[in-house]
Amino acid sequence: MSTQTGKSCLQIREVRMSFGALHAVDGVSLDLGLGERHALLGTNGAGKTTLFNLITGDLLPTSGQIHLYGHDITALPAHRRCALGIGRTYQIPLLFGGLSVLENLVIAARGPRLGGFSLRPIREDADSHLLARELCARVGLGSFAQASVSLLSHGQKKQLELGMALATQPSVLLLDEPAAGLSPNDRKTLTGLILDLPRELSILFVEHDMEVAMMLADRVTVMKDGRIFASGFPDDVRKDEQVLRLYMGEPLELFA
Ligand SMILES: Nc1ncnc2c1ncn2[C@@H]1O[C@H](COP(=O)(O)OP(=O)(O)OP(=O)(O)O)[C@@H](O)[C@H]1O
Repeated sequence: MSTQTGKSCLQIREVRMSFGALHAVDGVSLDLGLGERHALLGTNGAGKTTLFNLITGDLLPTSGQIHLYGHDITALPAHRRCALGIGRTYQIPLLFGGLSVLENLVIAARGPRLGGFSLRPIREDADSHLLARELCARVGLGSFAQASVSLLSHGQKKQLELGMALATQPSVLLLDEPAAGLSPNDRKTLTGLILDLPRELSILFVEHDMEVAMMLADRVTVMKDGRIFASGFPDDVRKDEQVLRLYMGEPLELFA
């Protein structure tokens, strides 16, 4: 596949999403570089998750275009975008609660189809099974492969969800608040797993915790009221007076 700009894998152009009179995303343009780790920050309701949903195809924009490796994916359904290389996690992990860790990973490795995931019986020799075993270890759940998901801690569920997103073998990975609600130890584990991901994987992630964002990101974009408020290198955005003012009244951990 060729790229439009030569260096970016994902190009978002003037994207809008309106819910009635509310413009949740209001003319956002953003490029995700090849292999870049890009943090999306912003106060509650800024439009971050809506923008994610527009990229993954969970929502179709009111207007604007989204290109993946130069191909217009604006109108494609979510399962087609996943097949083209977009993987994601959600703010609240979406897992199959009655199944084991490994079974969840196998189902994700088979990839989504129109109408959901395939739940046909799992064969030991299938490629998806091999990939699931490898990912189980990679996200630190090797000794929990046969454990029921319902028995996992919140942190382990976040690790599993990362594994499930990787199981779709994405080239562009979207992580929605990967460290949300985690204890300091679990947060360290998860950020370590993200830092260890292959550098060629391009990652866009929403994060409220500025420390986590600064540790993981090559570039940072801040959203406010559906628009881009600031964008740049982590150290510059962190010191930006307007950004500091925007976050006044937000949790102090943002600037710890
Ligand atoms: N399906 C929907 N219908 C109507 N309004 C919506 C819908 N989804 C989101 N919104 C509204 O759009 C705005 C942006 O929401 P969004 O969830 O994208 O923000 P966010 O930046 O992800 O916030 P948070 O950090 O709290 O998750 C909010 O005002 C929200 O209430």
